[in-house]
Order: sequence, then structure tokens, then C-alpha cells
Amino acid sequence: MEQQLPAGRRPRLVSSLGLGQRCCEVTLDQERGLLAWRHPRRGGENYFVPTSEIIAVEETELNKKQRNTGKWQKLAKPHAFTVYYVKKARNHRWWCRDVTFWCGDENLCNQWTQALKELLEMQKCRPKQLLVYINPYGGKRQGKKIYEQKVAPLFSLASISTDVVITEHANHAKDNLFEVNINKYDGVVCVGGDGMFSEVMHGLIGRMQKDSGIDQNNPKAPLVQCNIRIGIIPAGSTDCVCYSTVGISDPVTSALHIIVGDSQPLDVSSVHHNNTFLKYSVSLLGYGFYGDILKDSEKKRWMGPMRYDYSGFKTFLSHHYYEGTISFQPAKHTLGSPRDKDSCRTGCYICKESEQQLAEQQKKCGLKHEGTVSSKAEHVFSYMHRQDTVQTWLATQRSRQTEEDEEEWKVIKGKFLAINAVNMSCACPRSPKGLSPAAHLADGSADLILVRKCSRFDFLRHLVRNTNQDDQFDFSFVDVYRVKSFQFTSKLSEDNGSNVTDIGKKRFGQFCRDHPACCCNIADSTWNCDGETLDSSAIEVRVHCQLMKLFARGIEENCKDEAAYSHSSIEHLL
Ligand SMILES: Nc1ncnc2c1ncn2[C@@H]1O[C@H](COP(=O)(O)OP(=O)(O)OP(=O)(O)O)[C@@H](O)[C@H]1O
Ligand SMILES: CCCCCCCCCCCCC/C=C/[C@@H](O)[C@H](CO)NC(=O)CCCCC
Ligand SMILES: [Ca+2]
Repeated sequence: MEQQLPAGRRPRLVSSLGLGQRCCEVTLDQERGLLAWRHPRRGGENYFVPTSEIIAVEETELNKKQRNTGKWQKLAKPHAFTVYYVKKARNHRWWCRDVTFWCGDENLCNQWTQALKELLEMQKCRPKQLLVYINPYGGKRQGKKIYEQKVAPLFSLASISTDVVITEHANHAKDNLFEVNINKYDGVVCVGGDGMFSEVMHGLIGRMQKDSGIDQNNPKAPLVQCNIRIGIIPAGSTDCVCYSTVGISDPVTSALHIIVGDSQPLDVSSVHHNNTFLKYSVSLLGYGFYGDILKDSEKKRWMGPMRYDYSGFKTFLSHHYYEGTISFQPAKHTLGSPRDKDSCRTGCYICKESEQQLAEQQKKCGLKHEGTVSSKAEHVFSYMHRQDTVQTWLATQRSRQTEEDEEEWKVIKGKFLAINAVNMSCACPRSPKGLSPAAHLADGSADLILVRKCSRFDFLRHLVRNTNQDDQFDFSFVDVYRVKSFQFTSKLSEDNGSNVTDIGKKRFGQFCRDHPACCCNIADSTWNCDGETLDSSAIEVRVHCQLMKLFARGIEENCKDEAAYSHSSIEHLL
């Protein structure tokens, strides 16, 4: 049955269709994009599925067994269709569920499948062609199996074509991204951990800058946004980027976020040393504690994810502190603060505000900010065709950068157990609310956490609070600042002059001879940059607001009245 509506509006379909052995009323509100039905059993539970969360619709052949039971027997030839959709479960987990409706009228069945398929066609942000990189050695070495068993069947159900590359060595994915015809794809997927994600991100951002003629070695260079989205199928040891942007580290959930075409912008920090580009970072840039853990754990890769527990314990016992100077520019453009009680969630207004500021800067020089993504060629290198506009944008950004450089710098000298700069909360299974629970994914700032020298016991109290609900910043020896750029020089490199290229060669085991028991370390620590070590301790860091995008939507607020919602009447909601 089709309802009459004013011209131009898409009709609402309401039919009585078979579900299992009973009938139920099924409604498709094509204007609002909502499919609803009441389950004839299960206590009459109502189901509401936004068409944006439908994965696929298929005509279904009912099997013999189904046909020979209940109402089927009365129908000469029942017609059926199956809807595959996202079912949201606890803790941000998504499942793929399906429901099969049937009826005796072939035309009615076709009308339903047609209408649903048309609505799916209208979801322009969904990817059709993906480039997939699998690290077979990440995490527990399950990447290939996870992809083949859990992800590939979903992509094929959603009619997504893929080109799959199983990496053969570190940097395979990154190097490949500089050569591949990227315009062919609607997105790049990495199966692995944070290190694998980092590789793909470096490949894409690097390619983008190279193609736009931007010198990454210049720390002040305004970088060109990369609009091709990256999807992360978690199969690593920490999976911090996935967990912090989706709310769970689960391959099926991430595959479904890719299929529905979610888009989450991300801040990216560039890290330089002496006018040389070192790396980009999206999660943790950690010196001292997290740098030392990483350095020690690299030798124990064979242990898998356990290596971090082993090295974490060892590093905690060593209790090394490092002297140095940190200078930073507070982030004044953003509305939030690191001590806020509210966290960054889907549709976050603080990140939206930063997005608007960015869009205004781009508008001023005629460079449209792409809010949504559409066809491949357009969203990948859309502005390559408008080089003059890019040049205007770069010139404007350069003069903005010069003004910004003259803004206030705060300088802190001290002895630190840990210096952590995080662009996002850094939530992960080990630390469910993260190292900085109020950090934002896309506000153009990072939270700089300084943990000064303190007793082992006090440091342990701080660490434990990173793993529970208590405030990890509520200690006299912990300071946290929201920054847009910072620089760090260790005392050792200061003592040796500002050119610190050889400093990295000095390693652990060199302790202060005057105070053998004080744990004061005259060697430098190492920077942990999203799980990779950096060669220099003296670094210059700048946050680039929303430089790239993920197939994600940020962490969704938990829908507390989910139960009430599912039992309210369909009529009331439609
Ligand atoms: N075929 C390969 N052989 C060896 N190393 C690889 C290969 N493919 C990718 N790598 C490298 O392995 C490193 C670690 O991989 P990945 O991030 O997937 O796992 P992980 O380190 O266990 O997890 P996490 O980064 O979440 O802690 C990456 O930095 C990547 O460069
Ligand atoms: C005495 C025991 C100490 C207990 C400490 C508990 C606190 C856990 C906080 C975990 C924060 C992880 C931040 C994310 C960092 C990732 O970019 C990086 C790459 O995957 N992972 C690590 O460096 C791996 C870091 C692993 C740290 C254990
Ligand atoms: Ca941020």
C-alpha cells in the first residue's frame, strides 16, 4: 500500500508483510529514510532502522523447509526480500543483522526491494571501491584471518569492490600509496594496529603534499587536507586510533562504519627536527615513560601485545626522569579545556566550531571546504585542478602562520617522568577513557600532559588513574595544557648546543655519577610517536586541524532510553 503525498515528495510505503510465520506491519518512510516494523513475536518489539544504516537489500529465494511450514503452504509461490542492517549493541559494538519479509504478491515485493535499493543508491558517501592493506604480522598475527572471515564477506554483501595488498615488509603500504592510481578509490583500509594506520596515513598525507608541491621538511608549511578516508580494521596490539574514534576495537563494527560511509575528521601533528620532517602523529607523542616502554618493547615483538605489559612494568621500576625545556603555544581558538567533564562525542560542537573556523579561512581564498564526500576524483585531489586557488590558500596560511608564531609562547623547564602530547583521548582497552579524556578528535589542538619528577608511589597513583574513572590530572606533579604547537629540547641537547643530530646516539645506562641512586638519567629518552620511535629528542610539533578523515563518526553517546524507544508504538514515531 502506498500513501498519497503532495507532488515531489517520496511516498511512504506501508504493507502487511510476512515475517517468519506471522504477519507484521512494515513501514518505509522514504522522506525521513526510516524503515520500521513490529516483530510479531519477541513481545511485539519495534524495530527502527534508518536507511543510512541499511547494509544491503536482496531478493530472497525461500528454501523448501521454510516453504513447507506455517503460512507458506497456502501460497503458490511466496516472494521475499532480505534487509541487512546495522544493529547497535552495548559498548558501541555494531552487528550486521538481517530480516526477511515475504508476501504473495510479486509486484508488492518488487516495489519494496526497488524502493529500498533506490534509497541505498542515494547514500552518496558510501564507498564503492576500496584499497585494502593487511599487515599479516600485527598484534596477534590474525590480520589476514580477521579480514577474510569477518570483513571481506561484509564488503561483498555491500557490493564494495576491493584491491587487497598483503604487506611483505614495513613501509610497503606507505611506499605503495605514492605509486598507486589513488583516484580509483573511495578510501583506503588498513588491517593492523596503530603502526599500520600510521603507515597508511603517512602514505596518503605525503602523497597529497607531494602532488601539491608542498615541502614537508618545512615545519611552517601549511599542509593540504587529505580528503580520501582511511578505514581501520583493528588487528594490532593497542588499536588506540580505532578505539578512540569508534569506541570499541572490533573488526565487524569498523567494517560497518566503512560500509555506511561515515566520516570523521582528525587532527594531525607534524613533527620536525632541525627543519627536517620526522613524522606525523594522531594519537600519542610520548617522551620519558611511554618512549622508554616502546624502546624496550620493540626488542620483544615476538611476545605480541604482552610486550607492552612486560616493558611497562620494567620501565615503571626503572623510574627514570629526564630534564628538558618545553615551550608551547596555548590553543586559544578552541572552546574546550583539558579538565572539562564532557568528552568529544559524535557531532561534537567544539570540533564543529573548529571546522567552521577552518571553512572560513578556506572560503576567504575561494577554496571550498568539502563538508561531504562524493565521487572519487573530486574528493581525492579535487583542488589539483584549481592550483591557483591552492596557491592563494597557501599564501594566506603562510601569513597566518607568521602571525601565529608571534603569539605567546609559554616556557617550562623541569625534570619530567613523562611528557605526553595527545591529539585525541588515546582511549584503548588498557585505558578506556584515555590519557586525556576530554581531548578532541578534530578541534585543532593537542593536550600536553607534563608529569614531573615524583615518587614511584605517586607516579603509580597517576598511572592507575589512567586506567580507571578517577582524575589523572588531580596531582600537584601533573600539569595539562591545551596547545596548538610545542617544542622540546632535552637538557643534554641544550648542553651540547642546539644542533642535536648526534644526541640520539647516546643511549640508556648512563646515569648521573654524582648521585648513583637518584635515577637521574643523563641520557635522553626516546619519543614514542604513535608507537614508532623517533631518532631525535629535540622536536618541533604543530597541530594541523582536521588534516585527514577516517571512516568513523566519533564515539556515540549511549542511548539510555533504547528499551523505551523500542517498545513505543510505530504510529507515534512515524
Ligand atoms: N609484512 C610486514 N612485515 C613486517 N612489518 C610490517 C609488515 N607490514 C607492516 N609492518 C610494520 O609493522 C608495524 C606494526 O604493525 P601494527 O601496527 O599493525 O601492529 P602492532 O604494532 O602489533 O600494533 P599497535 O601499533 O596497535 O601497537 C607497523 O609499523 C608496520 O610498518
Ligand atoms: C606499571 C604499569 C603501568 C600501567 C600503565 C597503564 C596506562 C595505559 C595507557 C595506555 C595509553 C596508550 C596510548 C596509545 C599509544 C599508541 O599510540 C601506541 C601505538 O599503538 N601504543 C603504545 O605506545 C603502547 C603503550 C602501552 C603502555 C602500557
Ligand atoms: Ca585534537
